Amino acid sequence: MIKCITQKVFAPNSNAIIRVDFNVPLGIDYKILDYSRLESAKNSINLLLKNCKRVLLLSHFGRPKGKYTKELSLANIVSQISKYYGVEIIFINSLNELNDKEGLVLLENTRFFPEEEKNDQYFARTLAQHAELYVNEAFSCSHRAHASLHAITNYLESYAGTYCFNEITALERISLEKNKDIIAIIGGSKISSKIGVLRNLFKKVRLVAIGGAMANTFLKAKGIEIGSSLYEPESLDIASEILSSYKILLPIDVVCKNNNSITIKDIHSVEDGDCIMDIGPRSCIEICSAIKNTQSVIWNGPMGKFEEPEFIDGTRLIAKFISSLNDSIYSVVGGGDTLAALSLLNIKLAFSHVSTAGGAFLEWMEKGSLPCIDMLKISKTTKT
Ligand SMILES: Nc1ncnc2c1ncn2[C@@H]1O[C@H](COP(=O)(O)OP(=O)(O)OP(=O)(O)O)[C@@H](O)[C@H]1O
Ligand SMILES: O=C(O)[C@H](O)COP(=O)(O)O
Repeated sequence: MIKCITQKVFAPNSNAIIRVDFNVPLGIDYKILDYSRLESAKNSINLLLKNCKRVLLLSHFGRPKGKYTKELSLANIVSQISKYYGVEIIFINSLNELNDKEGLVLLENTRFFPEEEKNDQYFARTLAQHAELYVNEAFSCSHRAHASLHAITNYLESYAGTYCFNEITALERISLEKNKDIIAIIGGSKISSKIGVLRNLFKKVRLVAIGGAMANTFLKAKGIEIGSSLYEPESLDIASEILSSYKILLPIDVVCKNNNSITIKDIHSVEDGDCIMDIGPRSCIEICSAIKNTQSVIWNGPMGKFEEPEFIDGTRLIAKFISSLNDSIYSVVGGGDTLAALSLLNIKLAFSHVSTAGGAFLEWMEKGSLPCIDMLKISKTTKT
């Protein structure tokens, strides 16, 4: 059984390690655009700070492939994180700088260390030597068997953070094995990283509605003109295969940008030079009609290029509609950019559960668990 950190009886002067996900969307001058992931780790960090001498924060940022990359350094955002939590954070580049530091300490991007993504046991043990307990508050990365999430649990008493624990409970409730009356709405742009999971998802839900740049690949695979819209050529074959096997809802109208003009077009009227930037109003109505008749909805990925205000309407309409049904359907919404889009909308919305995870959320939907969550089940706390 997974234990939540709230169940821990702390020994005096303990040192803790907490794996968080500070892989947050950034704007100009490294400005953090969405604080949801920071907010989700707040309770666990405060609990640890109250009970431990030192709390070492571990996080990755971006995909530096084991090499120092200035733009992906956590040093760029540490002062914003510190301000948000209202606590001083000591930033260290390597564990050699840890010495006997106390309070809240943040180690540089774990993915600058090549051992991290190799799930290297020696690296994990070295990290573990600096604490007596470990907390996973990074559900959104728990599909990655990396040293700071996976191997480390072999060496420390391990717990789920409070938010991570709530994520697990909420997603277990929507377990696809038991309840098939689910509609999945999938958008965003990370086609290649999501399409494998999607392939399995199709078998487990009643209907999948696709928007965002993700839809463009499917439209293209169907032979529909998408002009110069973003799509993924290497995913065309798998898109065709899915289209021949499963029923999916694709946009019937879209918002196109062509030079400086923005036009809503029927999907069959998109021309050379048009760039599909959002789903259109008729597509939104079609998705909403489908949602109205279901028990559960899962949503990952914005419906359009929401960062440009002209293309946030599809995401807004879907969000407002799901939120309006909050008393009658079970809704789980997840994804880094999805949450960033929702916070840009600046309206009060209600969902059954908001997950800070994107890829991890989809992988959970596919497999019913995640490798690093499974490690919490067999960690030292439950062995003894
Ligand atoms: N039609 C489109 N054209 C170009 N970009 C698009 C379009 N629709 C969506 N996007 C972009 O997709 C990005 C979000 O995709 P992504 O797959 O990262 O979603 P996500 O919800 O963050 O999931 P994850 O948490 O897995 O990252 C946004 O930057 C958005 O601008
Ligand atoms: O943003 C995410 O989904 C998580 O931080 C995981 O990042 P990754 O896809 O680079 O592993």
